[in-house]
Amino acid sequence: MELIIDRLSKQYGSRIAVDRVTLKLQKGVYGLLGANGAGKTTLMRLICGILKPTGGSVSLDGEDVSSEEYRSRLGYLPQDFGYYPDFTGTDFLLYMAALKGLDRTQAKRKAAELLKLVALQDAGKKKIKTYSGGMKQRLGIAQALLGEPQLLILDEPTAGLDPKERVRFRDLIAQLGKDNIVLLSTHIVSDIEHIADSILMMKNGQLIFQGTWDENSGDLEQFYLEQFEEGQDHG
Ligand SMILES: Nc1ncnc2c1ncn2[C@@H]1O[C@H](COP(=O)(O)OP(=O)(O)OP(=O)(O)O)[C@@H](O)[C@H]1O
Repeated sequence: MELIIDRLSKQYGSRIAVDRVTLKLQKGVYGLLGANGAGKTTLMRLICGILKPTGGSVSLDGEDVSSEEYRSRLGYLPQDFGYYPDFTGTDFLLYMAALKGLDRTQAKRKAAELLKLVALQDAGKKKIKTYSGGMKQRLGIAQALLGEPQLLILDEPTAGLDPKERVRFRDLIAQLGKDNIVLLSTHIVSDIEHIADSILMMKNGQLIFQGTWDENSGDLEQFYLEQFEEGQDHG
């Protein structure tokens, strides 16, 4: 399985949000780091086919991002997830499953399974408006997993998770990364340095580092800070 991103660009007026990003991703967990405004969300939206690029292309095993096949293999957790406060967690997952085209019986089984996976089985019948931030985030992760996506795009998935939830999340991502491509963004180094097999770093729309990071590579936080020392990104 291979996701190929080729000279992908997105321009808003005179601002280049994503600037000729070229990447090849195989199975594994990729941590996308960058300051606010670096272009992480724009890049992820391009990979999800929500935004049309100004230039370049995205394909998964030769299927273009605009194809039905590509969409059916994709799971996405957006940064600002629009929840339905009066829905219960279960209803929400059933609704999202219907949008993804799962049949009702399949959806019911899958919803229960996913609620358990993100430790929300006891909250499935409660309305989302009663959920904590971390619970909402876990529900967001569950909906991204509907339909068993092989390409999982998670925009700041650890936002709002408490330390215990982070550990659980880390285990879940490690598990998913064994058979799938998982790309997750954050601006916090500690969120990903122990989860990601590979680090991607963005600055001003460009990819400024890609590769593995281990104990021998030095301090990732230090390296990250150095990259942003000569002037911040404009938000
Ligand atoms: N719809 C838009 N119209 C104009 N400019 C935009 C639009 N969306 C993003 N931008 C600009 O593109 C750049 C990249 O934004 P993007 O949201 O991708 O960054 P980010 O790394 O995800 O930051 P954050 O962590 O704050 O979400 C920013 O300068 C932003 O102002």
